[in-house]
Amino acid sequence: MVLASPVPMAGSEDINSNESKMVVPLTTWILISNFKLAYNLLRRPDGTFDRHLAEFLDRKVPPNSTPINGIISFDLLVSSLLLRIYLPSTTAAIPDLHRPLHPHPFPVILFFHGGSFAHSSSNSAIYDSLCRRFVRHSPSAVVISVNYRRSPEHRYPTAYDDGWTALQWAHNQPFLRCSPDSTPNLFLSGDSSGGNIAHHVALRAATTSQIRISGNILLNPMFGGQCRTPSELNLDGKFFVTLKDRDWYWKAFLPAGADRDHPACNPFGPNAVPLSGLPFPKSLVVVAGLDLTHDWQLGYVHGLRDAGHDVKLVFRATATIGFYLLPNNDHCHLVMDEITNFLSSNCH
Ligand SMILES: C=C1C[C@]23C[C@H]1CC[C@H]2[C@@]12CC[C@H](O)[C@@](C)(C(=O)O1)[C@H]2[C@@H]3C(=O)O
Repeated sequence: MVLASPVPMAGSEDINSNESKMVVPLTTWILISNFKLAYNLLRRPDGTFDRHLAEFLDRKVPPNSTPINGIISFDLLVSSLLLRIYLPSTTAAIPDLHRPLHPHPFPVILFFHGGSFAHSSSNSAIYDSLCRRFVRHSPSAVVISVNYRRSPEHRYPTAYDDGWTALQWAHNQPFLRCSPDSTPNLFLSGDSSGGNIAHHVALRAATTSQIRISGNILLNPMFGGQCRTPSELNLDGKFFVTLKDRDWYWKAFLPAGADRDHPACNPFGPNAVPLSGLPFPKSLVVVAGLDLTHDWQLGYVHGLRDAGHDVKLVFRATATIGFYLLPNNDHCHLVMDEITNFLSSNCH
């Protein structure tokens, strides 16, 4: 079959099977196309959102105190914010939260799920699996998945405030320290909007507190800006995402009337908060070359480096959005190894 130009996209009436199958494993293609179709039903052109249908369509899983692959999970409510916690354990008991979990330093990952600020929860099946995979790969790690409030019902800065609440809580928990007088090894992580939240929570910690973050791990973080970049123009609608979708999510999240040069969206743009001289953590930034916003993500890496901060960039030219959701491709395995190394080399 010869594809006409512009190439139709997955989830549109013409399914772009040729182009997508070349780089996306079929199961990933089905998974992401399914989300894309669902999400197209949920966003309304007037900026409102069908939250009831969104909740109905999102497959959720409960926490499980029976160890599965040596991991237990439980939900905790911290001032009306739900946290789902994943721990390595061989017994079905929830540990004593007043005592150190391990006597040696171990990483604590505060994870912010993706979904462009509007979709998914910490109990969404895709994110429950991802958090479990983090613990499986770094067996002494604890993951705390933050069920932040979403747009359009809750705009900027609510998600950052929830992230901040979770960070302060984690910082004060005796079970997350290896001894009563040590400080916890807190890492901030997230994909898509979750990566954006991780950055802004780290920035708040660096500018307003004594809390020191051991590292940031951002997967395809959602950043943007007012101008259009070459990757946005070249990849618009090619691999699951259109610029129109992206613009809708920014409009739903940013303060009413703000444009995409707001520092929440464009942290190194014209309204940026200077980062040089701040105790900003080291970052591991994963960028998929077939994500239309990858120019903004690379700009973020350069912005951090120009401000004097340490960044490990993992650029996977042929990866698409969501490649890390199923362990069926080399990019995913390589990134999991990078995360494990980053955690162990920054955990003191
Ligand atoms: C409208 C959206 C939102 C997408 C992209 C596009 C279609 C598929 C969505 C997801 C669905 C699964 C993951 O949450 C996600 C992070 C992913 O990989 O694909 C989402 C992504 C995003 O929020 O950035």
